[in-house]
Amino acid sequence: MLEVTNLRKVYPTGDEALTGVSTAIEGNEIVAMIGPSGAGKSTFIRCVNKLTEPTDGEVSLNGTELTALDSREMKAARRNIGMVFQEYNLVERHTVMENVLSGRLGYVSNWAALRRKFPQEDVELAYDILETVGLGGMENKRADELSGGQRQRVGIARAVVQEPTILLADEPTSSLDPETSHAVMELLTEIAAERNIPVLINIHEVHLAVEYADRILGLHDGTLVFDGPTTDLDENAKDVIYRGEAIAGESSSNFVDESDTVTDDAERTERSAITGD
Ligand SMILES: Nc1ncnc2c1ncn2[C@@H]1O[C@H](COP(=O)(O)OP(=O)(O)OP(=O)(O)O)[C@@H](O)[C@H]1O
Repeated sequence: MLEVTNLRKVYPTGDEALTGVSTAIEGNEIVAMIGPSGAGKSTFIRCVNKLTEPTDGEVSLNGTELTALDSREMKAARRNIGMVFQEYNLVERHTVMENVLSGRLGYVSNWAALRRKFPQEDVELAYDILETVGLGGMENKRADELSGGQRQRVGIARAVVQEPTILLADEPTSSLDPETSHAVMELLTEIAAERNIPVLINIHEVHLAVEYADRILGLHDGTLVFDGPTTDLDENAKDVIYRGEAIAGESSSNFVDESDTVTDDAERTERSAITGD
């Protein structure tokens, strides 16, 4: 289970990208994080796996507090977090197999990693996963010979070969055409069910979120304003997420009360006084 408590991020520029977000993700649910451009969706995912250092708050994965780990411990913990990126992040001149096996780098010794030597069972696992993502037989193709959809499948295979306990996908369909976007969302859904892991997907196409997600997290200006089942994402909820205001008089139990999640300034000042930060 991923547990996020009062996650806050202020960039050195002074931009407060997350104001204190709390949520939990577990089981094999597909959770879509939606919100307008600049709402903090990417920052949230990057703070969860500490590609970006959070300013405040806690992130725990299966009981391990990631926010308390040093960089060496975090490197080991990252094996549990599969990442799928918008721009795939493949090594273009490497083969499909080399790209997928790079997902196992965290499991082999530095010596083996340097020489890209992987145990036979890792290679077999990679073959199996390539079949699952529909790329069986393409292991020797170079990444730069693939279509966008195929590249994203390699990106997903690389994340899955890690045998993660959660998948995080940051705008995985943004660079893809509509048909391929559906195929990628279907694939992520199948992986969650087959491997029994949750998947958190940042996505700006609301119709894809509605079609594939079990649950929606709605961010507005760095604040989590909606957390509920996809079936509850009505026009009013969309207004709150995208415009920051509800239709007059309307409310919902899924609207998140800011006072529950945001550490207020007084409390923060008090804590700083105690910790000396
Ligand atoms: N490296 C950075 N340095 C300073 N400010 C940043 C940085 N990255 C993001 N921001 C700011 O933080 C806020 C949230 O950005 P973020 O990229 O997380 O939003 P987003 O919801 O993912 O947007 P989009 O849908 O456009 O990708 C924005 O105001 C953005 O300008």
